[in-house]
Formats: sequence, C-alpha cells, structure tokens
Amino acid sequence: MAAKELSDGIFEVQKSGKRFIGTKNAVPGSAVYGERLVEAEGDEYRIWDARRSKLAAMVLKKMTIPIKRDSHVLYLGAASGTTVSHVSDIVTDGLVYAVEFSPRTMRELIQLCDTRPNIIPILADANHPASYAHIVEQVDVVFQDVAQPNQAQIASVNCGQFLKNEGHLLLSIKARSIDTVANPAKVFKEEVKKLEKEFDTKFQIIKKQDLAPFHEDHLGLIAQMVLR
Ligand SMILES: C[S@@+](CC[C@H](N)C(=O)[O-])C[C@H]1O[C@@H](n2cnc3c(N)ncnc32)[C@H](O)[C@@H]1O
Repeated sequence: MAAKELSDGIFEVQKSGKRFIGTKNAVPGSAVYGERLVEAEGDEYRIWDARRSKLAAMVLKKMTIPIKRDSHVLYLGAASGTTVSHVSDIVTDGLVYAVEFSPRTMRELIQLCDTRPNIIPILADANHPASYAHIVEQVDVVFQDVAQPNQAQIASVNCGQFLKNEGHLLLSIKARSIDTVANPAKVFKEEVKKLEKEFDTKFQIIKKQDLAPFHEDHLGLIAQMVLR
C-alpha cells in the first residue's frame, strides 16, 4: 500500500487497487465518524469521504487547498466535526477555530476536542464575529460551510475581521439555501459577484468548481482576500 501527499497533509492512498484520499490520523487507532482507517508505509490514514465533506469534494475536484501544516484556520459551520477532524489532522503545527451555533452538535464537537487539542470549539453565530473576537486571532484561512441565505455576507464579515491580508477563503455555497427555486448557476454567479464587488472586504477568485456529484447544487470556491 502506498500514500502520496497531494498537498500539505492531504494524501492519496491506494488500497486493493483503489484510490482514496485521506489524512494522516493524529489520533492513531481512533475513527471520528465511522470512517475507515488504513495503514500505508507505517502510518495510519483516515479515509476522507467526499460525500460527507465539501472540503474533500474540493480536493477530488482538483482544487488546490491552501491549508498548510502550520495554518491557523477559522472554520465556520463545524457541526459535530466530521471535516474539522480532517483539518485537525492536516494542521499538525497549527490550529482550527471551529464555530458552530447548534448547542446539540457542539456537545459532540467538544468530545472530539478531548483528543485533538488543536481544535478550539466556539459556540456562536457566525453572523456575529465580534462575539468570538476575544478568542480568535488573525488566521491564514477561513473555511465556511453554513448553508444560510446570506453565505457571502457571513464570509465577508468574518474575513474582514479575522483573515490576514492575502489569506484565503474556502467557501461552499449552497444554492438552495439562498434561493430554493432559482437556477443554481445564476445563484452562484450572483454570490461570486457579491464577493468580488459588493462588500468592504474584496476577494480575487482563484478557482470555483461545481461539487456535483458529491454535493448537488453546491459551488466550491477558493478566493484570496485583496482589500478590506
Ligand atoms: C452543512 S453543516 C456543516 C457540515 C460540516 N462542515 C462538516 O463537513 O462536517 C452546516 C452547519 O452549519 C451550522 N450553522 C448554520 N448557520 C450557522 C451560523 N450562522 N453560525 C454558526 N453555525 C451555523 C449548522 O448548525 C450546521 O451544523
């Protein structure tokens, strides 16, 4: 079995002639959400399911993920930590600030933090970044997966407050949360236009990719902050 590093901490693992993506398990022997653990060249990898993670879908859609080993990441819409746990594997010398507003899912996320000290759980509404400004420092990457009607605005205010100059935004845009009936392509175009022009925080779009078939009516977007 072989593992090839695609970008910092993200691996292509081959097993029984099949290829998977995965991250090196920071807590060997322990799965987080029932994912498969596989050994390759003396290390243990957690198989990363693109149907359960927009970030994994972005990797499989050949989007270059700008998260480095020492990145500080602000993750908005952490849920119980499925994807956060993989980001935690990647940022071995960094941190993940994981924001989630549902108390029920936050309880599961807090359990995950018992074994993964590089995750800082924050129970808060991502619409109000000032409410967690005393915890979060300037970050290299903002990742957002919140399924709200004002997704672009939430990304903009959080990047304006926490993202370093020239830092990266990784955004999953869910068309149906913005408009249930409009053509998703039209919704994506309008959201991207907002990010480029409408808010105080301005972005240069680096790559965008429809995340189907892993996630229908979702756009994955990578942008760099150029001005605030
Ligand atoms: C699609 S799920 C996220 C899945 C997660 N990113 C993963 O891959 O494991 C969206 C999450 O965002 C949370 N959420 C939605 N709006 C939010 C807000 N305004 N502030 C914080 N969390 C929010 C929801 O409670 C939900 O857990």
